[in-house]
Amino acid sequence: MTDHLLQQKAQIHAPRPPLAGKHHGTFAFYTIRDRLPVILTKVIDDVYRTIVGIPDDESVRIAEGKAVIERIAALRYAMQRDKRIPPIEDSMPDTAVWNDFLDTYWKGQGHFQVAWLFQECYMYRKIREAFALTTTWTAYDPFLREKQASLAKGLDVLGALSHHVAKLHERAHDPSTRTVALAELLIYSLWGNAVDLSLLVAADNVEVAALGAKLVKKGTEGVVANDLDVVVAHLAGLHGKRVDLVLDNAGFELAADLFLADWLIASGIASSIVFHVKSIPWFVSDTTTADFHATLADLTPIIPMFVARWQSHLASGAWRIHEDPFWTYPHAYYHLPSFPIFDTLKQADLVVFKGDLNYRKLVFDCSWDPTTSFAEAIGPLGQKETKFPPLVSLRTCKSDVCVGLTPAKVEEMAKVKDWMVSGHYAVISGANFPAASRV
Ligand SMILES: O=P(O)(O)OC[C@H]1O[C@](O)(CO)[C@@H](O)[C@@H]1O
Repeated sequence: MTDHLLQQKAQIHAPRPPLAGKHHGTFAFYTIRDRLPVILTKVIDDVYRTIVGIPDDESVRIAEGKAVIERIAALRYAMQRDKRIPPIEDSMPDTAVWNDFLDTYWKGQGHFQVAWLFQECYMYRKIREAFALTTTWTAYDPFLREKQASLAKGLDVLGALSHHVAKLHERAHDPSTRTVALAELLIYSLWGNAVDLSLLVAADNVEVAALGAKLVKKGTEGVVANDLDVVVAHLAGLHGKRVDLVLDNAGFELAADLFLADWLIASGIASSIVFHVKSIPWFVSDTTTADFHATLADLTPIIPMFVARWQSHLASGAWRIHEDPFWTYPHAYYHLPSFPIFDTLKQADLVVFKGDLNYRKLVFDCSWDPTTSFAEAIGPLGQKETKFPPLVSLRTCKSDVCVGLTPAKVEEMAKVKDWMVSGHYAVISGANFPAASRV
């Protein structure tokens, strides 16, 4: 048994009751009952569409495609009926880790009984299993069509945004606009997670700094816990450092992240950016290495100058794409210090976690009192002795867990229906920043 499997044996449990489908009426319940089956149905439809295009003489591929459909349909059936969750049956490099986790924490329990975080990750891993058990579909991505379609819808907005970002580049070394540019680019990266930057795109031609300030003001309106100033103050004081981005969605969100990463290099704040991607298709639109390159290719006709520079960052090594199996394990980030990825992340001067799923894993996806501080909710990663670098979560709220709110904000948000899951609200939550960055 490998070291981290042994370490896993020292069980780590959520510090509060985990969100789970067994709690009727919650977003977890509704997701497992209604939303996840729809995702499985779409996978079936996608595979079916592909099978229809396969020539008759490729009988093995056709037969294996049909077997994939049967396995996904069986998963949907088991999930909707709250059947006991069985082990993963393939022999991928992570199979033992998955089955050990299942055995340790959730053995013999049904989809609605286990923690929602585990259940939802398991569903995506089980989709992978259906392809891994074939000989001809092992590299197939059933979400590729959807990812391509989603970026296509956002190209106009990204094109418009790029004009403004180009102006920020002209002044990348100007100390008087540094902080506002940083704030703006962080805001784009944040709202890219909601796949909607259109509200922020400037139609007018105001002076660049004034426009930036206006966009930041607008972009922070729905931010219910806001450490933007601390993050900006920290970043603005860095030179030639390393920033790691734990990516979320490919396409539109990734493009917004790349605007940020590019400017960090242009300004001299960072000399190195590491992008952490998934090694298998995950939560529909999460970025894999192939998606990263496909996004650049799709953006080339719209923003050719940007993409050329991004390619040169990749060629020079200033930007690196890093795959690690941990990101598609079932573990919350309380477990992160037991895995090799911990040592990689510790070399960063700032780690940016993008999106809702990363947030859920950071705070262990459990029933926190919303006034709990983010540093407390992230457990070991927020504790001094762990020596984890400063980190920030840029997340639009799409699941019903949220911390770091003031009592007044809790009261205000209580009047807003579904604010936790609508994607219209967000958090910029940081931890581990040196006292000098506190503003
Ligand atoms: O792409 P993101 O921001 O991680 O969102 C994924 C989230 O979306 C959901 O499916 C809810 O809409 C959650 O289950 C999951 O945490």
